[in-house]
Amino acid sequence: MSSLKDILSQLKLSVMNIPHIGIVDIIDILIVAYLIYIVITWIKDTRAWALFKGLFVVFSVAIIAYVFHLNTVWWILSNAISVGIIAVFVVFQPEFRRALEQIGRGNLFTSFMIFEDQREKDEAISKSTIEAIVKAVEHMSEYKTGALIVIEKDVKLGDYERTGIMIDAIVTAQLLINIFEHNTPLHDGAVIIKNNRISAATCYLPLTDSLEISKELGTRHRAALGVSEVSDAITIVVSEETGTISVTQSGSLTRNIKGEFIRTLLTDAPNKKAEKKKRVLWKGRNKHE
Ligand SMILES: Nc1ncnc2c1ncn2[C@@H]1O[C@H](COP(=O)(O)OP(=O)(O)OP(=O)(O)O)[C@@H](O)[C@H]1O
Repeated sequence: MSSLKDILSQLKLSVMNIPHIGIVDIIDILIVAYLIYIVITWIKDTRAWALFKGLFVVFSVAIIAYVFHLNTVWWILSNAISVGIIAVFVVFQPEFRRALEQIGRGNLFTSFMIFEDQREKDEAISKSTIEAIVKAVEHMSEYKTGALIVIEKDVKLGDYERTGIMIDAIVTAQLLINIFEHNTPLHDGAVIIKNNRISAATCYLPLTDSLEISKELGTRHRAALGVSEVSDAITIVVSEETGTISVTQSGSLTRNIKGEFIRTLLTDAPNKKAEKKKRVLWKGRNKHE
């Protein structure tokens, strides 16, 4: 109770002592706000987003612990945060380096502005996208065309998209088949599908270092398993050697599957935002009943 009183009296004091705000201060605040906005939108497209949300929770708990004098919690969190900040710079060193390089080339702000308009809402995988993927995968399996297709869900794959060539096209079976056609410029690497569009091709994915994966499987399957370990994406692989279809999700690989398996898997895999939207609609319906 006394803490609340302290806060209120401090608030009163700070309200009474508001310094004069000039035009320079307003410009200063606007620049900082804009920079924070850019950094947050940039982080949203990288794998650092989940970590950023985790940090936000830790900071919030630390502030609550500080305000309400929860000394032990505050001591643990304040120490963890100081070590954690150094750890963040070590773990995300490649992302920071890339951002600095982009600033150096003057790309960060311009690319941010260009792509802002194109940013789409997170959507569930549509029926036509599922059918196009199934058709293409079955065809490539029959003709033993090697393929690697990653379907993004809630964890953003911007880091991996940037390693490839941007496409941004509607998902059709013909386009997927064409991309993976031997001896064409786009056939190497992975295709990333997000928001029902083929966003990029020739993407380089992280390879798993799991020892459990069969020795007869090469880097295409290792890359599929690797991306499933660092994200919630669903990845489909067609083997060039045998034509067999496999799928990876949450760090596990399922081999020798058929098109119907992919259809069921993708139909049952709406992302969190789509689920939320569905729940809101459902609530609305209940209200009207
Ligand atoms: N890190 C990676 N990210 C994306 N694609 C990759 C990666 N590494 C390899 N590939 C793709 O996999 C192909 C090589 O496949 P490789 O023969 O080594 O794998 P595999 O698992 O045995 O598959 P297959 O049964 O089709 O031969 C490359 O040409 C490239 O297209």
